[in-house]
Amino acid sequence: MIVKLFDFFNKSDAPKTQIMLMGALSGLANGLILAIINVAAEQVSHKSAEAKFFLLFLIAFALFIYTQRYALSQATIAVEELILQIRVRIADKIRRSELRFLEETGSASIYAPLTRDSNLISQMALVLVMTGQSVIVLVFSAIYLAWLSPLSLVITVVFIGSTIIVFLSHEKKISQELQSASQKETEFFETFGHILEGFKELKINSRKNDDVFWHIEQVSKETQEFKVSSGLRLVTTIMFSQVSFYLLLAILIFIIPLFSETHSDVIFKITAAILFIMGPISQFAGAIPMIAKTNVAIESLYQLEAQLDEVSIHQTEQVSTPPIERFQEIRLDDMTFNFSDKFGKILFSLSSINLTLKQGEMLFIVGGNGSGKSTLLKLLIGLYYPTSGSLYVDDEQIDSTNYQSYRELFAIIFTDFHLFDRLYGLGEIDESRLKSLLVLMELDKKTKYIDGKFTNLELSTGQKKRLAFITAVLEDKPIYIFDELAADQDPLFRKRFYEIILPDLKKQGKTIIAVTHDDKYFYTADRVVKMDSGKLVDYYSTQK
Ligand SMILES: Nc1ncnc2c1ncn2[C@@H]1O[C@H](COP(=O)(O)OP(=O)(O)OP(=O)(O)O)[C@@H](O)[C@H]1O
Repeated sequence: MIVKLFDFFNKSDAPKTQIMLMGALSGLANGLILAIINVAAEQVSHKSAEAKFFLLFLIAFALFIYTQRYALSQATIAVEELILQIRVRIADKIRRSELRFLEETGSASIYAPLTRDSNLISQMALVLVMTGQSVIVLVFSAIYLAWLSPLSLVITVVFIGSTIIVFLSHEKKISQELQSASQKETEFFETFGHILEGFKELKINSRKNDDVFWHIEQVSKETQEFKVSSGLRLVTTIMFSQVSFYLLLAILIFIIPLFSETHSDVIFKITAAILFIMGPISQFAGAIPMIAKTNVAIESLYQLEAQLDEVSIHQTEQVSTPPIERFQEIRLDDMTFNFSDKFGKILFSLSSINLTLKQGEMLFIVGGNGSGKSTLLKLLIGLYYPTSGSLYVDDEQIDSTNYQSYRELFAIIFTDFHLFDRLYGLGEIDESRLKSLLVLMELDKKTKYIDGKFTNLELSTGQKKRLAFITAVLEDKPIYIFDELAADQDPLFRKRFYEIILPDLKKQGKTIIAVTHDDKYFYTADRVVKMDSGKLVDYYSTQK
């Protein structure tokens, strides 16, 4: 398990050899202090302590402090650098991954490794250096013991070896339980999200509130059970190591002298040596829970990264082709798309989608709830890949080599859109245009754009949608898609939206697709199509 920590650390660009060397040197200095004290103590007992031992002690001590400080601080910097790299790498892989992957994984499973687990790993610098140091002290002490009394060394090795065996025999179970605890904790985060995101609903319904709370309590208890169980196993291994250590001392001091005459001569030195290594050993034993938890944390970060890599293997998209800026026609040719569960069972299908979108036209999409309108939009703009069928821009087929270039054609406001606090990706902002758009959308009294940021995003749902609309307009894309944008707007604005704003965009040469239920304004569209249980049909033919 410690191997995994070193393996993780090994990926750092830090001066690893120096850190290891300094760590080893600090262990060595620690050992030297042992030797000096032992020899000096002997001299004191013969009333002949020399100043040179004090000087040697000071030198070893100074070496210890310097090397220890170097190793610890550099290891801390290296570990934080590794965490930074992995966080940035994962964020980068997430932004390049697929929407389906994120929908299936869920945000809690992404947040947990990035926050909880990377915070745990942060503490590993200390563990690494201390472990390395303990090993050196142990090796040094072993050599010293062998020189003092080979028999004592053999007994010490047997005891330390048996402690390691006991630990290893528990290790697999401890790791499994810590992993289960970590998964349960992720479930806890998900459930806890219900309290925060569903606060309003829970506040007015105490039965619902109690029920959610009961669920959270259950998940917390299950998490606690795994944690307690792994914790108790760790306590057992720690206690075993402590007991075996004192047993070792007792054997060396009380039993061995009975069988070995020469042994009593060196018993004092052996005892001092054993007591000296007690520090590193108990430090190491104390670090075991940390090591075990850090290990699971590294594992879960790697797992998330592996999942993201798996997605990117299947997604052979090349993002280097320039954005498509113009088109005459976009054609969806016999496209299908399936939502499947984890067992591959199809939950919902869009089938035989044939749609030709002409440049400059205004297309309305209607259809009942769950009929597949939003799914169609995601398929159309390339957020979902078709299960079968083809997509063409004019005569060019869109495939993995130009999917990203294709997506750049669109500006879209989904029903569950995200409002960014800044106008990301727009570079230099035309402030007077932004101001006039804020006035047009009646938002100029609510928010301003100052120092590259909107001053206020605490807006009503309808106002947020209008702000999202402003952002979309500023993005100046050839195709605008609005998924039920007018749904939360007042009648006056709704009328303005269909009769003035959309026709204005059309006049500017923009192509518009709007998902809507406002049949009163269908006359403003060039064409109305309907989604019906995953199939696309002509709206007016269904009305006859
Ligand atoms: N991420 C998803 N995973 C699995 N099934 C999904 C997912 N998103 C949507 N669905 C299913 O696909 C079907 C179509 O959903 P979609 O959101 O496209 O409908 P819609 O026509 O936009 O509905 P509404 O008018 O209610 O917004 C629904 O039956 C829904 O349950």
